[in-house]
Amino acid sequence: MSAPEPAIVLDGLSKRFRVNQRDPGLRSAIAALFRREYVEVDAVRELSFCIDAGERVGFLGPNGAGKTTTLKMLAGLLHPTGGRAQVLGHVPARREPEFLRRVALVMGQKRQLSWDLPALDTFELNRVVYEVERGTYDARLAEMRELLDIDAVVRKPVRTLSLGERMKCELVAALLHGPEVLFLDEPTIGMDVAMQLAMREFVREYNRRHGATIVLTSHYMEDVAALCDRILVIDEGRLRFDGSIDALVRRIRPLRRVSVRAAVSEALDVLDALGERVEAQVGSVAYDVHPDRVPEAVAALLALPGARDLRVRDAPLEEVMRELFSRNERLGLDEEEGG
Ligand SMILES: Nc1ncnc2c1ncn2[C@@H]1O[C@H](COP(=O)(O)OP(=O)(O)OP(=O)(O)O)[C@@H](O)[C@H]1O
Repeated sequence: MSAPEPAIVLDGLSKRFRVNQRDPGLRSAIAALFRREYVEVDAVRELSFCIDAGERVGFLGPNGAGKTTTLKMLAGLLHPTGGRAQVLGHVPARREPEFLRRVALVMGQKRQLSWDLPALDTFELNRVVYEVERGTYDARLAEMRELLDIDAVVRKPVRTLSLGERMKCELVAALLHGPEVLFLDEPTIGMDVAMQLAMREFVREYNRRHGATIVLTSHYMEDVAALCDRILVIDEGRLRFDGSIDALVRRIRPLRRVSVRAAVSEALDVLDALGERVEAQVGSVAYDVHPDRVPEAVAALLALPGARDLRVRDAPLEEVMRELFSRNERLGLDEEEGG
């Protein structure tokens, strides 16, 4: 039996924007009426990868890397200028009704709910637009109201809701038609920690219950670390890494950080032979050590007077990302390049 087609396929997908450019000022405004000057921005450059049905994938990259542009092309809001995309067997830019019924794009910065109406009214409108059968709609709505704890919220005008409450309702509005592919662009932006956790939990549960494919962008690394088994890192429109967070961390920062709180007064020479000292204060010390030497380092640090709170951890994802962007390598793409 042949393997099932991946849910999402990108093959050399590219987007070039043509931007009208002029200097500030009236003189330049008048000149621009007669002679327009354009610059071309390559927002997305020949992206190629596949995502299987049911995967949870994080899309990471610095500001302006091309994440939103890629999601918009995959959701059919922007036409590619090169290459091709396929989502659930559809070409997104054609925006076939069947395609629109099977995907959803939620953008933390944009809203689809009507400001002056209760969210429930927009939900009902979406039910009609997407032709969702009443029984299915009622069941889905009940499930989401319970998971997101929004019973009291859905009857109030949207303008009176907090940002987090509104985002929960945005998510419900986007999911009532039961999309199989969910694109989430910064879904937790501006939320407090409790709300972020609730949102993550909900997305994970939606993926688990319905086997939906999730593609997420977020500047909060914890969102990505908590939700995504696989990350795609893009920078200046190009794919730089495709793999697990663990694999990325091991490639960029192979050493493990071992730290302890202790009375660190005597000479640290013996400890310094273990690895690189990255922190030494009056009450604590930390070393980056090779994984093979972790047991030795743990024993040595625990032997310090008053040792407590020993920790062994990988470098934080933020640090790893910073280091990745300061290098100019393509990582975790060997198979693709070889094949
Ligand atoms: N409509 C547009 N017209 C012209 N240029 C655009 C347009 N949309 C995006 N760009 C440019 O394309 C590049 C990629 O932008 P995009 O919004 O995809 O990045 P991003 O990775 O989502 O960034 P962020 O993390 O800041 O949201 C940027 O240089 C941006 O200025």
